[in-house]
Amino acid sequence: MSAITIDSLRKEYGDTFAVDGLSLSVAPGEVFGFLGPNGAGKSTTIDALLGYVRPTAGTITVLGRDAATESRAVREAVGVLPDGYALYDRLTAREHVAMAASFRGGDDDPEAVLSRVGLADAADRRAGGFSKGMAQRLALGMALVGDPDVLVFDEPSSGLDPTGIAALRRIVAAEADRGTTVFFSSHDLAQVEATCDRVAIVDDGRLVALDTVAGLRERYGALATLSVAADPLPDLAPLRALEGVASVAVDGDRVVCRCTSADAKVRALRAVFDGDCRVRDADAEPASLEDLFAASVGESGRTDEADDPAPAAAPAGAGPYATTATGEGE
Ligand SMILES: Nc1ncnc2c1ncn2[C@@H]1O[C@H](COP(=O)(O)OP(=O)(O)OP(=O)(O)O)[C@@H](O)[C@H]1O
Repeated sequence: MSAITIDSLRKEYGDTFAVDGLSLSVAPGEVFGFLGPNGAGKSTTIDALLGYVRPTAGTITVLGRDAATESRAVREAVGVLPDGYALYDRLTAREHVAMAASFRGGDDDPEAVLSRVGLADAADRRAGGFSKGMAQRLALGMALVGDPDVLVFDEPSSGLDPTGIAALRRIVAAEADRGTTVFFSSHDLAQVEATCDRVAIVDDGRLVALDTVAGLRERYGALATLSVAADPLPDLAPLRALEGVASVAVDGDRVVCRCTSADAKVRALRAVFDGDCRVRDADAEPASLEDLFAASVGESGRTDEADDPAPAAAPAGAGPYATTATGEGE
């Protein structure tokens, strides 16, 4: 049985299709990255997964429970780090963790949870005085309470400094090691590349790619970048004419070719050598997840830079498990 199954999910807001026929499943123990440009439908999908948003059509099952009709049970079973959570200003970090433990019926030691997220020294400080990154760390700690089998993180790196990002990576790796399913949306592609078994890329509410990062590289023709330092710089026109060379640009004293295959890389390098210039250095790098993201979103036919307004923030005092959702669930 899958840990999470999304089947033909659709969510309409008036004329807007926030999610438009999304289907995917996440295996138990899998670390699954859920990516897409702004307004692609990630938060709406996560809100539907937690039963905060009622789908227009389709279903989501989490650990065998229907997210729409059994949302309370789903929320109790899943550790959530929502986008747009609200903490209680007057409660301390320790009290927040204790509250999360009582919600889940767990007996976690608040000290241990807070030290895991790097907040041991702030255990008795009120959350109202926390910086954005400290609040994010606290919300992460609360999601981990009770060792849930499924963790759902919406933009978990938001507000975190490099130490916080490294801690988040370690936590995701440790959770994966103990068999937890981790489903997270993120714009931090380095984090996704470092931690995810598979990634789904959505655009305009639709799935445009679903694979491992290695699989995506294969799908997009081993997209790779060749960077050659040459003196003088070669004539760019013959490079641009080469088969499999998608783009050619100059960066300082280097010519940078984006290639769609290993063969194209070799052809481009040979063409530089054949030109009337001295090659001083050459580097080739596999496509980054950022390149693959751009390629998949480009392939899906998107032409604009999405700039949709974000949905309304959670109302103040809506509690630590409030999301940007509309509260349509049970
Ligand atoms: N409550 C709502 N009412 C109307 N439209 C909404 C609502 N919630 C989301 N939308 C719209 O649905 C689309 C998907 O929004 P969503 O927040 O799910 O995207 P996202 O992928 O999470 O974006 P981001 O990366 O910016 O957080 C957007 O066009 C958004 O404006």
